[in-house]
Amino acid sequence: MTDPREQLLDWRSLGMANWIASRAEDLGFRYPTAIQRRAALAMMNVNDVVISSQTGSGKTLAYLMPSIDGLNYVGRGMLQLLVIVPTRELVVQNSMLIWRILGGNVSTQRPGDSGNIFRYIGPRGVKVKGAFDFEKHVLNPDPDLCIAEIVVGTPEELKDLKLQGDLEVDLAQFIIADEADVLFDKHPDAMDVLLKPSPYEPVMEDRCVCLSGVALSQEIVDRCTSKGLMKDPIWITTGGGMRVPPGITHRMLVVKDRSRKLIALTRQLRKDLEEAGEDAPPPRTFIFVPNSEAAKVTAGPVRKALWGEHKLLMLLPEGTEALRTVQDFKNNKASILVCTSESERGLDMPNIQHIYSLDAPSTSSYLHRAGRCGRLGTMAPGVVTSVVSEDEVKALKQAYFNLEINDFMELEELPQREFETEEETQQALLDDLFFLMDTNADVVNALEQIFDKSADEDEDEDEDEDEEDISK
Ligand SMILES: Nc1ncnc2c1ncn2[C@@H]1O[C@H](COP(=O)(O)OP(=O)(O)OP(=O)(O)O)[C@@H](O)[C@H]1O
Repeated sequence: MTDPREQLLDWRSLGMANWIASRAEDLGFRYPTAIQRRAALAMMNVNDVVISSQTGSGKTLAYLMPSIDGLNYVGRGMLQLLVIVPTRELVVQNSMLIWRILGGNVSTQRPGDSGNIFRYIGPRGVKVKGAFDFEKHVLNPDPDLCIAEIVVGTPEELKDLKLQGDLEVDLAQFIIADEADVLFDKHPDAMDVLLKPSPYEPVMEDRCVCLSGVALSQEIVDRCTSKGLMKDPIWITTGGGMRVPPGITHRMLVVKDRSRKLIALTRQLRKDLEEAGEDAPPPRTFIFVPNSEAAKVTAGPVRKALWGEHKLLMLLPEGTEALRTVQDFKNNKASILVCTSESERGLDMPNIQHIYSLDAPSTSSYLHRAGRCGRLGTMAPGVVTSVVSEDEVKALKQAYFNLEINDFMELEELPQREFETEEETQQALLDDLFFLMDTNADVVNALEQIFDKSADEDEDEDEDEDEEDISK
């Protein structure tokens, strides 16, 4: 029997239904965290809410638990909960979590797995739909979309669906904007359309709008309130939104020029993987690169530097493969994920130990990338390594300064490995030769072109500004 004192702390103590509290417990979310308690209390009292807290602190359940608990399970067949997220990977991740809360079979095939559907006692048949692809979801909308109770989608697709009459956003009782800063920054018009007050008075009496993100600004909230998109929201913040999770090791690996980055990365990666120990499972790792082209040229040499159980996947912003890649990586089918900045927000992967960046990330990018490790419930806080050329050091140090990271290690490019026998040395030299032939021919050139192009663009912009200045 549960200790009655524990009940004072669990989801039921917040007034949530027994079925959803039991479900959260079965899925491993035994007690609500501080932001989850506060968000639940505010949202269950029909307040508009702003949740602003550190990466990995549990914001998703903070808005999902009270909104799923608050759905009307009698009057079915219409939209009640709309979740807006910036990327399709997050559409899938969010939909899967909602599906699991609503009983989806999540057996991990471990004995005694309590997340199994057979223990589920909540409402059945609730429809959860995702909308993130213009051709697939807007041009040919699923007929069930207009009767789904829960829809998760990206802003532009949801806006089009609303405007063409395929999604009754005006009926939604809960509207959530996750990663709200990027949603309002990149899709302001779509957000205005989606959060516009409903013409139906009973809906507006009970409507709850929730903005969630890391370090949300007052400016976004003022914009929403002045346009009537939300009213007098309650702020739920935990200290240090603009700080990376504690305990993470930060490393700066400086190379002479940009063409050395890949070699430096592969050598450092190999050393880090070796240090993890042969008997331990391969450390779960993210490698961030600036764009898809860079991801493609990076993946080859990194694959070559791997051995045994280490496997690599690539997550590109385009193509439908991405969704499978996210699931495969989540399910541990590979230990290394090469991805672009588009994937730096929100992806919740268990036990990430290493993050590498092949560029000098901006403050916001650094914050979100580092936030892929050190998440709630992980054992080891993780290591974040930025591979930068000498001319990028200043930008990286600025990001450290903005995020109050005072303690960071400076690494140098590792020399080629030393071998015990002549044979091994010969083989390693040959390997490096082949590696350099491959990489010099296309990889390094391509990387240089990509990095130089972006540097040229920056310079062009500077020049344009100079010209403007002169003309002034
Ligand atoms: N009450 C809880 N008990 C145990 N684990 C939890 C609880 N709430 C959330 N978690 C776990 O914490 C991790 C981080 O949660 P979540 O993805 O919601 O963080 P977040 O604040 O949205 O992060 P980000 O800003 O990076 O998107 C997840 O793996 C989630 O399963």
